[in-house]
Amino acid sequence: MTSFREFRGTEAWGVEAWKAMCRVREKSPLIQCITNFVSMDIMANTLLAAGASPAMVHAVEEITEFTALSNALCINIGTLSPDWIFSMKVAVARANELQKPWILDPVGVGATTFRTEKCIELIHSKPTVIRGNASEIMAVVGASTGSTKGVDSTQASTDALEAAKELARIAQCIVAVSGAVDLVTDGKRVLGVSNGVALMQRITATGCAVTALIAAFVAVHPGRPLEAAAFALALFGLAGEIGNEKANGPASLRVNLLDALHSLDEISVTSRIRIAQI
Ligand SMILES: Nc1ncnc2c1ncn2[C@@H]1O[C@H](COP(=O)(O)OP(=O)(O)OP(=O)(O)O)[C@@H](O)[C@H]1O
Ligand SMILES: Cc1ncsc1CCO
Repeated sequence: MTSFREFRGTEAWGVEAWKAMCRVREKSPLIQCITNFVSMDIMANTLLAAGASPAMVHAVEEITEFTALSNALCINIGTLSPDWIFSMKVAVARANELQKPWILDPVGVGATTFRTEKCIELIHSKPTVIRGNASEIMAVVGASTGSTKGVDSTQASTDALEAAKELARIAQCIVAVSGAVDLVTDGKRVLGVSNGVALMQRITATGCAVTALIAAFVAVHPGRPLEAAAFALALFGLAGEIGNEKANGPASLRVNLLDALHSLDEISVTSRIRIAQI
């Protein structure tokens, strides 16, 4: 097993990540997001900066038509309420009926019974990818009940590796854990991504934003959700690194990260992406 401290990527992954980025820009997938109020702005701007097309559509009256138009669906339980849960379930059923990928962000799961129950119900409808921080992923599998502190993680992503693999096997989906090292697994294979800067945690909803970016990458890479999720995490992390070169704190990092994501070029991506099979 690769030691996390010795973590190094290979140029081959960088080349693949660049091709994936080009594909998102070329196809501009339409991503329907049913997400929390806090994340709507950064999520939509992240998708636009990457070349995808966002739509925050949650009224149940529109879902049957709109989910059919979308290339992928992003579901986020951050500011949950019963009527939104109903919309989420209708959208997920429609996405499954039309065999469109859907991605779940289990924000704050484990913090309350309502949130946990609704999250588990959604997972029963077979998401393509679940992306959470370490506490969230551990809470979902019950590996660490009570360790979720609001919506932020109290655990390192590496602590959640076994929980992520177990969840991927039980839910038969890809599980991504964000953190200093992002981990992506199908229950057997594990990809690690070490791009990013710690200051990204001090901007609200960067995790939500990268989940939507995963949806965009999965949408244009059918049959390759494991790699697509790793590419999205790596490119978002790289945009954070490049943005951080000009930033003075979280507010300017937010702006510079979006600028960097929009301007990612072949040389930076092929030389600076750090993905490795673990
Ligand atoms: N210590 C770190 N070093 C580098 N990158 C990090 C670090 N922690 C988080 N990140 C990056 O920040 C982004 C958000 O991940 P994080 O785990 O903070 O999500 P989250 O807790 O779900 O966030 P939110 O709930 O605010 O949306 C990811 O791209 C992740 O790779
Ligand atoms: C702060 C916050 N509260 C509910 S959702 C959210 C955005 C980060 O997940």
